[in-house]
Amino acid sequence: MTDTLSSLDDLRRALAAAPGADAAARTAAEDRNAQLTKPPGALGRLEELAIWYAGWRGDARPQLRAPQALVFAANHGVTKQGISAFPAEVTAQMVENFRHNGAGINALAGHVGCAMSIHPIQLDRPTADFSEGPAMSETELLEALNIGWQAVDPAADLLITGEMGIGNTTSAAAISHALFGGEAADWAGRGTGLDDAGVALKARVIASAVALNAPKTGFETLRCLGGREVAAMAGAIARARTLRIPVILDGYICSAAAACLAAEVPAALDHAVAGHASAEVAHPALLARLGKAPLLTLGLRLGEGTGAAVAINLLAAALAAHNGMATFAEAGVSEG
Ligand SMILES: Cc1cc2ncn([C@H]3O[C@H](COP(=O)(O)O)[C@@H](O)[C@H]3O)c2cc1C
Ligand SMILES: O=C(O)c1cccnc1
Repeated sequence: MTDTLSSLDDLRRALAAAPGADAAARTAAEDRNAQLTKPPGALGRLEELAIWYAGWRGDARPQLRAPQALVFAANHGVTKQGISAFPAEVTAQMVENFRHNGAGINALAGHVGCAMSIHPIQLDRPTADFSEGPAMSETELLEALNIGWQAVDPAADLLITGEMGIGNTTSAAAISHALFGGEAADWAGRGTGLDDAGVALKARVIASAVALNAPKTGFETLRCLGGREVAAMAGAIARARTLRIPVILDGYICSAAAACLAAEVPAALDHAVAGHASAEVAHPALLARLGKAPLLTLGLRLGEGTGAAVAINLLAAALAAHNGMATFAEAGVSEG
């Protein structure tokens, strides 16, 4: 697989040609799961999670040894419309905080032994205000996609992607509205803490941005309404798909990035599960459009990859049960 995407067509082709999960490993994991000392299905979604992971790892009893967290940061021209409760300077300030290990994702990725790296992307060059025209040129989009594409460690056995970018819940909402329709207000949430008047303004900005840009494809939606960190997340999730690295999706922004891939190639997210439903009001609806049921609903509204990092605990638990439990035969327990 190429290390650099030379065009959007290149990415589309790579996604369309990406291998699926290993059917034999998946079947072997299902067989093992059926023999474990519990009533069938008694570990609920933990069973599903272990089998999903086994299929994508190509191993009926996989270990989780090398999870990777990628956090991308960028600035958004649309912040000048007053759509965030925080000023755009916070993006760069938080990048310093990530570097000093002080952010939520540092603590939560560290807790599960997940390697984390921070990738600021041209913080001094915000994308264009998408309420006035496309956020990025095709060249800028491709650059950002490549940053994500190249950041994935081919030796990782799990990927989570996170972001930092003041204004990016407006980008996520605009992407969702463009891809899935409805009213702009259905997709606009409080983000970092807007009041009702702030959310109403945000919905108006989203409505006019989508009407003005009117993107017709997933990649056009990402180019017109995304941001550099949103595109980098999409690039990383896509690369993981081509490398068969399983992904746990994070919140609203991560899911919107992923949705742009699925709009291009429906199987693009087959390797991904939804870590959580965030408190951002439209995140559950977005996940439903993607056909993903969230593992957790904890009221998180931080982004950065934090919800996905918390969900790694569930994957670890699922694998502990799957790999560690005795079978009926081993334990001499009668099957029903
Ligand atoms: C201190 C701080 C740390 C954060 N970490 C993630 N976000 C989250 O909030 C931002 C999106 O919300 P909005 O669209 O309302 O600006 C993103 O940067 C997201 O990652 C943060 C926000 C703040 C203020
Ligand atoms: O859903 C998210 O990831 C989210 C929600 C609010 C603010 N930042 C991120």
